[in-house]
Amino acid sequence: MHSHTRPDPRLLQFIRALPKAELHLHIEGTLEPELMFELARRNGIELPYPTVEALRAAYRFDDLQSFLDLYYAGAGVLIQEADFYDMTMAYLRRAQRDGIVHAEIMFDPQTHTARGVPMETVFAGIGRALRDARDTLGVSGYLLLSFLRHLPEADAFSTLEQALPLRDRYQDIWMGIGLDSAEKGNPPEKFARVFARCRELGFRLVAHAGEEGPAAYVRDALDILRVERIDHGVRSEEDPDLMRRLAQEKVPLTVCPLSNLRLCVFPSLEDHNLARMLRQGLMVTVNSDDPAYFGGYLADNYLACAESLGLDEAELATLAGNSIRASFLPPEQKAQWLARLPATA
Ligand SMILES: Nc1ncnc2[nH]cnc12
Ligand SMILES: [Zn+2]
Repeated sequence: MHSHTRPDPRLLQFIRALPKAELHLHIEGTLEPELMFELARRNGIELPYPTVEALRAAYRFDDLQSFLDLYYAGAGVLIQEADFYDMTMAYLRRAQRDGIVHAEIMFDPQTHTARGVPMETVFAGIGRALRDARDTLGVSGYLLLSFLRHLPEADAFSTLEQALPLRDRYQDIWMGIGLDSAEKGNPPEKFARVFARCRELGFRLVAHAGEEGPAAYVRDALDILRVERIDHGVRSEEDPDLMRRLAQEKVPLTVCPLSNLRLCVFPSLEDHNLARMLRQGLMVTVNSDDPAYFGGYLADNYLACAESLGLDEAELATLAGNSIRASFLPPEQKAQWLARLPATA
C-alpha cells in the first residue's frame, strides 16, 4: 500500500493511541473475503470465485460503480441474524485495536430487503453486536440507515416505513439517516421529500456528496436535504465560494483517503486534498468507508495520509479531535474523549 516508505511503527502506535471516532463506514464494506466464504458455506451459497485469493484479486476498481457492483454482490451472503452479527462484531474488534472509541455505522437495508431478508433480521444482528461491543469492548456505536440513491425516492419512503416500527427497540443506536450508492445522475434533490420527513421525525442527517459528483451536489445536500455532515465532499474544492462556506460553518466532511485512491477519485495519495482542506481550516475527518475492499482500516488511512501528505503529530491529533466533535455523541461524552487528546487537538 505504501509504495515509497515502510510504515513507521512508532507513528502507527501514536495514531492508534489517539481516541478517535469513525464516522463514515459502511458495515457491508467491512465483509472480508474470508468471512464472505464462511457465510457462503454456512448459507449454501455459491460464490463466483474459487478462492479467497481470487476474490481479493478482483478488487481492482476503475470508479465507484465498478466497486458497487462487487459490493452489492458480496452482501448476498448475508442471510441470518448471526451473519450480520458476525460481520459487525469483526469490524468492532478491529475498530477497538485501532483506537476507535465510537463508530457511526451506515447500513443499506434495501440491499437486504430486496433479497427477502427481513428488516428485523438486519437490525437485530447489527444492533446486538453494537450493544455487545459497548459492554465488552468499550466501543460505542450508532446506526445510520442509508437510502440507495440509484433507486427511486418511493423505495426510500417504503424502506423508512418498514424500519420505523423498530425505532423504539433501537432508540439507543439508530440515530440517523444517510444517502449512498451511485452519485452521478442521482442528485440530492431526488430525495428532498424523504429527507424532510426524516428531519421531522428527529433523525440526524448525512449524505454522500462530492465524491464523484460535482460541488453543486454538496451545496444541495446542505441546502435541500439539510444534512449536518457531508460524506466525502472532496470535490468541494472546485468551488471557492463553497469552500469558504464549509470553513465558516464548520461543516464536517467525512473524507476517506484510501477509498478515494482505490476508486480513482485522485490519481495518487500524494495528490489528495485532505491536507490542503485541513490547512484551510475545514472540519475534515479521516474514515475508512469500505475497509475490506479498499485495503485499509482507520489507522491505515491515518498512517497513509501522514506518510503521503506529510501530516505531523499535531495535525493527526486535530483530525482525531475533529472526528469526536463531528460525531453525534452527546456533549458530555465528546468532552470526555476530547480531554484525552493532546491540547492542540
Ligand atoms: N464510497 C461510497 N460511495 C457511495 N456509496 C457507497 N456505498 C458504499 N461505499 C460507498
Ligand atoms: Zn461511503
